Amino acid sequence: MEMSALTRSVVKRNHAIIAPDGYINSNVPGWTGCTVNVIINEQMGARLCQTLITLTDAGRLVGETQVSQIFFYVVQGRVQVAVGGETRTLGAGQYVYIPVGQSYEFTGPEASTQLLTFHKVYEPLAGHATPAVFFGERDYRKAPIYMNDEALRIQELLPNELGFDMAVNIFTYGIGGNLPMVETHIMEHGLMYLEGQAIYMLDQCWYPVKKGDSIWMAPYCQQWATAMGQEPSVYIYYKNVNRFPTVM
Ligand SMILES: NC(=O)N[C@H](N)C(=O)O
Repeated sequence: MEMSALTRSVVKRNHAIIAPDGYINSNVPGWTGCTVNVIINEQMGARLCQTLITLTDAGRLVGETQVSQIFFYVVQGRVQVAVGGETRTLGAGQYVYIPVGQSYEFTGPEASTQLLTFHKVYEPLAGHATPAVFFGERDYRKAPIYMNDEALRIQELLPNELGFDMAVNIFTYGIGGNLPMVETHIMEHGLMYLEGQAIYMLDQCWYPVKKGDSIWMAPYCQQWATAMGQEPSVYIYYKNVNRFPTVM
């Protein structure tokens, strides 16, 4: 292992950059034969949890969702999942959304399979059914242009329906693409870069980021990004959606 006293990771009150160089394993009951890096969690002030699971070929994830729904995305490798009466093999770019109160089992992974997860406490909405298990895959053809800018494309991975209180999207910035404005909004984000490099501005701080890095943005954390280099920059991100803004 290369030794270093340097890191690109930062953890602030309303945002964080988590680079892989600082990962330390967490043991999660029921998830065996794997390392689990808890990248974003309520311990840092977030209302989502984001983890990266790296499986050995003996890896097995057995559990039942309780109050939190979980979205599993295969970053690399292949694994079998049994959930909701179905068994499927998921490869890179494929995913499954598991609603609350659902048992699941992931088995038979290729060595070094990586799964990214997003977890959120589900908020039911009167008159709308709790979502069912949902499978899908990354597909650039299903990524419409964002805000009339040909360089930006977003694929929504979950149905755009009020029953869902979280969205997971893949945002592709073509070479030279950048967010058209500084965004300032109530929605929170957790994200991981799947490809390329970028410069991200978070609350007036500027960060170089690249494939493998994760970012947490609290509500109202100001955000802007531009792709860098000679390849597109792509991230998968979580966003809370579709619920009434609360006042205590
Ligand atoms: N930082 C971001 O990628 N924000 C997105 N445009 C979003 O809020 O969906």
